[in-house]
Amino acid sequence: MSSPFLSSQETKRSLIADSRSYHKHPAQAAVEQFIRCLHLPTTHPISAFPPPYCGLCHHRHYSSHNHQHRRRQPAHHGTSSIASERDRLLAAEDEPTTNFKTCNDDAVEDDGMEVEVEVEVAGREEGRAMVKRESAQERGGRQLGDGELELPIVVETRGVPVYIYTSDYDDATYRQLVALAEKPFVVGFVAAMPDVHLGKGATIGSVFATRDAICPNAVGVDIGCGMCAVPLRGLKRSHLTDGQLAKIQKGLKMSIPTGFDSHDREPAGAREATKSLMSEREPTSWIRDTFDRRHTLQLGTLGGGNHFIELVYDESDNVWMLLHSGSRNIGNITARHYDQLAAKQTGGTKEGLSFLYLDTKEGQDYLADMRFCQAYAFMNRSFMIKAFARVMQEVTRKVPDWSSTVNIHHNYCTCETCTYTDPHTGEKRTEDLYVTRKGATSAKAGELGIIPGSMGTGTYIVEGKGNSLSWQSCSHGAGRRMSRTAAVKHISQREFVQSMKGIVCDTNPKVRDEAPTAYKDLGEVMRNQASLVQVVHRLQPLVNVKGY
Ligand SMILES: Nc1nc2c(ncn2[C@@H]2O[C@H](COP(=O)(O)O)[C@@H](O)[C@H]2O)c(=O)[nH]1
Ligand SMILES: [Mn+2]
Repeated sequence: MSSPFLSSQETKRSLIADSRSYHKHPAQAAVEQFIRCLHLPTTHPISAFPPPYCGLCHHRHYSSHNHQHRRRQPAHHGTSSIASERDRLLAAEDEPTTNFKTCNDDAVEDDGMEVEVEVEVAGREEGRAMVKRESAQERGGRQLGDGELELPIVVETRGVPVYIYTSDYDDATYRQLVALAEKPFVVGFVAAMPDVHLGKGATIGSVFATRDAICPNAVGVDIGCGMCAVPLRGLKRSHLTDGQLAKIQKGLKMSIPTGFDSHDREPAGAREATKSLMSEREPTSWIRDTFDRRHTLQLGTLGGGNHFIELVYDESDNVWMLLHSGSRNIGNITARHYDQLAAKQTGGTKEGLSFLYLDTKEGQDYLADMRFCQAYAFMNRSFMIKAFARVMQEVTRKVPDWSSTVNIHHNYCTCETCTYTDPHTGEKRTEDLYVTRKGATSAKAGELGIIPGSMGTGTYIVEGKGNSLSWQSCSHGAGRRMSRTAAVKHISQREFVQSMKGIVCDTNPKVRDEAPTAYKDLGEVMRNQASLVQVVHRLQPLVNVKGY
């Protein structure tokens, strides 16, 4: 059956042409063209949707009203981007559903966040999400004279607006963000960090606030995943010989289990540590009944995928220890358990955006158990960094400066004092809300964060600027540019090996899906979040260890 609708690309092209030739706002052109497609009168109620209040200037913006913010200030685009307008209108008409056929090739149980998807929206649009890219202008971004883009891009939805700190995202990610912004439990706005990319049901690189509810799948299956960095006292890059670097790599692999491996015996202090976690964090009977010896044996283990251990050096040649890992199996099964409860309680689907009300037993239980898993993840990183320090002391006789430790989560939910503009009333409010960061780093004023790029490109230590327009957050990495499957297909082994030249690491073909070119450009990611953080240190890799 032939569709009365234009393909999405045709629609966008013609909307842009339409808006340009008549000096009309693109969103107005979108409404008119869509109504023409439907053969409806222009007074049809679908064109009377009130846009929410702008968090940047505290006004509603209709198509006739547009204004510009100063350069480098967050941009606003009057009404939504063309794509958002089209999606909103489609949704208003007949609520299309998005079917994600996932082929999750991530073999690591607690690191299964990236999926490659084929997208089909109500049979009207098909495409491989990972290869679709659109220009900043098409997305609603305002291109400045010298090629710079005003950020964030503001996308209006039927719920709260989405503030996006990049123009580099695909259609499926865009739709996932809009779906989140239209959930009734989301307050104020949704922020998408510059490393934003598609996640399993909830977008990686998204930050949102809630008042009465919590969404277990938005925190994700690796509860408390995060980063730890510690400098070594008086150790310069130039002090390290090739032989020592090789010894460090070997020492790390011997003392920290990776991939599916656990410790054979309980590491020193692990039993006491988990005991005190239990008594201090007071998890529910669900964790108490589930947590067993295997979880104690996993304390101080890395996992696989993009979890990593690195020896790095900063701009003054000082050497640091760095690692990335989370809550391993206990976080994974806890997340799945509560996601199922959420689907039951509020009638959603598993691995979607099902939520729990915080005034229910299940909501309170999730909070308690999620906090336990966060603490476990923090402790997991502490155990590994201590093992790392022992290797460093053995090889170099140098010890860490523990007072400079940065150990942070990037998958978690916490109660914070937030300032935002209510998109429905236009009122500026300061309120305690639950902030969910799914692949995002807290960036309160003066707070230190860690933003890794890839196994070849290094990492930034940053200081937060406390920007309330990102819920005081920044990115948690560079973000994937290619799915794992696409990376293996498009990046040759030769290219992978070449990109890791000079770094002591494994270039086993099994790690190729982690090649630097599978990730977005970290420099661009950092430029896009100049209003969120400032750089304190730039760390570059000497040794990299991954699980496979
Ligand atoms: N310095 C390194 N950074 C890396 C490496 N592998 C991945 N990455 C970056 O980390 C984030 C973490 O993503 P998450 O969603 O799994 O938490 C990722 O986006 C990359 O930018 C590495 O080996 N070294
Ligand atoms: Mn992580």
